Amino acid sequence: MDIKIDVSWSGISKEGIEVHAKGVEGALDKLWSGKESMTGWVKLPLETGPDQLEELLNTAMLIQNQCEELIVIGIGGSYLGTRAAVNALVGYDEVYGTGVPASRYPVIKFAGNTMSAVYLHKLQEDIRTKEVCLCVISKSGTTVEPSIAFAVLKEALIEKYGREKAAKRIYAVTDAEHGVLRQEAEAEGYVSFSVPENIGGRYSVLTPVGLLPMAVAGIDVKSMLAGAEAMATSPVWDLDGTDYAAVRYGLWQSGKVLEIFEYYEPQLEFFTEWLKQLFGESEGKEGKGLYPDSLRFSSDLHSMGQFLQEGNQIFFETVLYVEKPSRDLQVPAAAGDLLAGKKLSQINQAAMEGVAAAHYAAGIPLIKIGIPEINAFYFGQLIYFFETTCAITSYLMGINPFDQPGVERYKEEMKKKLLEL
Ligand SMILES: O=P(O)(O)OC[C@H]1O[C@](O)(CO)[C@@H](O)[C@@H]1O
Repeated sequence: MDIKIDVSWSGISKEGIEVHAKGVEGALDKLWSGKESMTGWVKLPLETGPDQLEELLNTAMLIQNQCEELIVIGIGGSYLGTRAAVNALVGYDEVYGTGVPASRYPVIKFAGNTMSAVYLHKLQEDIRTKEVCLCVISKSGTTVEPSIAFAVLKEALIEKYGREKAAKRIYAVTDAEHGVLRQEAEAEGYVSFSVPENIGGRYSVLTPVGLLPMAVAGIDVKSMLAGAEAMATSPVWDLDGTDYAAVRYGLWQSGKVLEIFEYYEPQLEFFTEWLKQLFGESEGKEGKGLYPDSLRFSSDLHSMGQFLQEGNQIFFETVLYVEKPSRDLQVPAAAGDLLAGKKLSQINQAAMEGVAAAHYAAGIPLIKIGIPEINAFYFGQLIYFFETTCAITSYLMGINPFDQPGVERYKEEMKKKLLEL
């Protein structure tokens, strides 16, 4: 079974979708041609061999035996995929993919995505009081936020263990040849992995960038890659899969400027953060693109529900719903006649259908993406599905989905300010 895509409430007709069929086909051909730069992610799930995986899994096991906490240092594409997977998959099953009890896996914490001294102080304290390893991830090796966090936490690690032993607790994922992090990894003898040159940060989650820390957390990365491979080769691309890309493009052409990803399971919270970077950095260029945002239901229904129903309709909604949640619960009698005895999954489903019906009646375009279950396999499918969709829509918009020239602007200004300090 694959994830399901339902565009029947999108307001774009079959004919409206058909108009873009040639463009979509051309985009898919371009992606699979192997000739476009930065498209290494397209065949990645099919090309990741058992040897590569074995090395990664062995390292993950080494880290599991070394520490009770792994601090993953990175920002943007170098951390959001792992955070999304950890948030979605860790802690919801008795045992993970390997059948090993959950308590055996190190806790994963994240650093290098803010410049909060308060937070770094807490992590320094963790290093002083617990067995900790660091996994520093930066393709360029020069990004300011992770560079600061790495310097601070490495110092704490060296203070505790001494330089030589600290180096055995530091793992690096960076460019194969370039950058200061690669140089340092070689000089200090960190165990390290490479980010393939032809894969950019936001498309790198299924490389060691995501797979190494996920494997440490006990996530079944083989199953995740299998899910991505199943999606890469799925007939869904001949059926409804590409419809979503065409519909997004059609809605953008009709004047919509905002796509809101909505979810009813908090496990998907960081997945939508990952989606925001994927779509925002890929499409937001040349005055074009759909601004990606996310809402968590039910919470946000009670804060943003009014705007959605009756406010300025500059947006459309993409609902991510889970058919079979990891756990369920029967509502006790004390909740009253309307709710008592019903399962939370049923009530959540009723909320999802009720909200969709009310919004559809108000003329809001709505797309539904059904996820059979939240597990590593479907997580892999989702990653691959959205990466491909994003690339197709970007091509339809006439945008290169694989660069991010605009991000450099603020970095230059910030550098000027830093020189003044
Ligand atoms: O892995 P790096 O080079 O530290 O970059 C992290 C992130 O920063 C960006 O370059 C934007 O600043 C993203 O594209 C990337 O995912």
